[in-house]
Amino acid sequence: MNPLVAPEAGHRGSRTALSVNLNKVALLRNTRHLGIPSVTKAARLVLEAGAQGLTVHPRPDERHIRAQDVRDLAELLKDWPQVEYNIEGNPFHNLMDVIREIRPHQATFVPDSVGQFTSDHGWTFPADLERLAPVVAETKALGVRVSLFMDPIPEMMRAAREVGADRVELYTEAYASAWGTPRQAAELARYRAAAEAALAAGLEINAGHDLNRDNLADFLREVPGVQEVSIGHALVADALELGYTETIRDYQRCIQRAFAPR
Ligand SMILES: CC(=O)[C@@H](O)[C@H](O)COP(=O)(O)O
Ligand SMILES: NCC(=O)COP(=O)(O)O
Repeated sequence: MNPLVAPEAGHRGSRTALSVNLNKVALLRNTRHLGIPSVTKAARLVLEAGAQGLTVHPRPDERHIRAQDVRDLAELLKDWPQVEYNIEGNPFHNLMDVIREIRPHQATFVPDSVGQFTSDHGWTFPADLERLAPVVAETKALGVRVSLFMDPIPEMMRAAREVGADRVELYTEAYASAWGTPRQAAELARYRAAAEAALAAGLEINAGHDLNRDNLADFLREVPGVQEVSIGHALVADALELGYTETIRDYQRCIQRAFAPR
């Protein structure tokens, strides 16, 4: 796939790209042998509704996204050359084989254990530096952008850049669980500081985990330079009630609201 760049996304006054994570569509599909709901049909619907990217996290246990889904989506995206394909996972488990075969636009490295319930932490430096360097270099040599899943710790950002990453994905669970509580402002300040440190280190910024229609605009308003948000769990839950088209439009309205003058 050709590297894809959204040159203006994520800077003040312009838009952040929405990448839809399809894990939970596959999770429901996998509870029967009927092929419904279809992951590729969901992909087509969210793209027709205006999503700018697709994200999948093919875990080693294939509890949701399977190897064949990753291939099917790559095939589908041949008809959508402007759409970014983001594949997440642990490069020390199954991810590198997937990246070598598919060569998506972006690989997001996540330090999950095999069988982990869901992602719950980012990489740690200097501990992870030595082992990450060769897989980052190999991935970039394949023409795939590398993003590292990171907790919002400003001191970690320079090392993320030194290891060769192009981007960091800020793990947003701590913000999401603080949203609407007295802790919200302090959490946002933490993410803002991490984003500023990432930008100063020459990194681009993605964000994700437990983002939703309530908490998204506040995050993007306060945290500078977010190029892309990947959203799955809440978005697919919303789609069960609203349908994919209305759901994607509503998330795009949240993003627009974040960048609108107050
Ligand atoms: C890296 C990240 O935050 C997401 O990929 C999240 O881990 C979703 O994975 P599950 O859908 O398996 O919970
Ligand atoms: N990288 C985060 C992601 O893809 C989706 O996370 P979630 O919205 O399912 O929590």
